[in-house]
Amino acid sequence: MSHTLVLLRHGESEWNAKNLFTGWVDVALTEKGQREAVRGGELMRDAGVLPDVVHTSLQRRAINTACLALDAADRHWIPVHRSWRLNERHYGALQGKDKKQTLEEFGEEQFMLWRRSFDTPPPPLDDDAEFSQAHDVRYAGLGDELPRTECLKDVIARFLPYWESSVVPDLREGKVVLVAAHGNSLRALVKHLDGISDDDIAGLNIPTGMPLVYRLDDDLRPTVPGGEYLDPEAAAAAAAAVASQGR
Ligand SMILES: O=C(O)[C@@H](CO)OP(=O)(O)O
Repeated sequence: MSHTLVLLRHGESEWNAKNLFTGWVDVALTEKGQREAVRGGELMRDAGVLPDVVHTSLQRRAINTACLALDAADRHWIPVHRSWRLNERHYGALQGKDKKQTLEEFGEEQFMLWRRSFDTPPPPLDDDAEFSQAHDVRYAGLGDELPRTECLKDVIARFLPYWESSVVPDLREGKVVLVAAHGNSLRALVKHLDGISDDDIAGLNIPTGMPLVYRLDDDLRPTVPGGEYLDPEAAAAAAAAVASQGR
């Protein structure tokens, strides 16, 4: 039996458009991002990939992308589960900073270490800083688990328990599962699914609003490594654009 998992990064957000590090800051989709989400849903509908259940983060860009895409696919009625464990990587003190200015100030090596290294988090964000989530009511129950910064390794550590406890059981029941999340939380999942090394994951970028379909075997390993984008050409161009952000 094969299991179907669809990964969908949110459409372009206001801070994607402004080229700002975003992380846990809860920014909205742009109009272009809304259109990307609808197009993602149309691609799923046209390919006959129809989710039975959706898992999203607690951030509106992923929540609203899922709503728009599912509405376009006529699957707006399916059950939804949300967890902070699917949130974007917390970007620490970089949240709200301009990517180009950060690159110019700190140089290529440090910029890429913070953006794409496996285990080097940016400096932590003060609880009283403008873009902190320390006093955000939606995270009030997290206690010591509330991050002040994260690297990809940290994202994997907080994402995998949710994957095992909540997503895997849906897949095992034969449901088509949509995970509507973020660039770096989806990179964490793809690393896990495809067994990508700590070094090689630096080169993987996930485009906004492009459904990525994985067919998984009984051991939940991809039958096609890397999965398949429903619009591969557009996805490749958009992933290259993500890779070159800040330049
Ligand atoms: O700013 C962010 O939160 C992420 C995703 O938009 O950016 P990056 O691709 O640089 O990790």
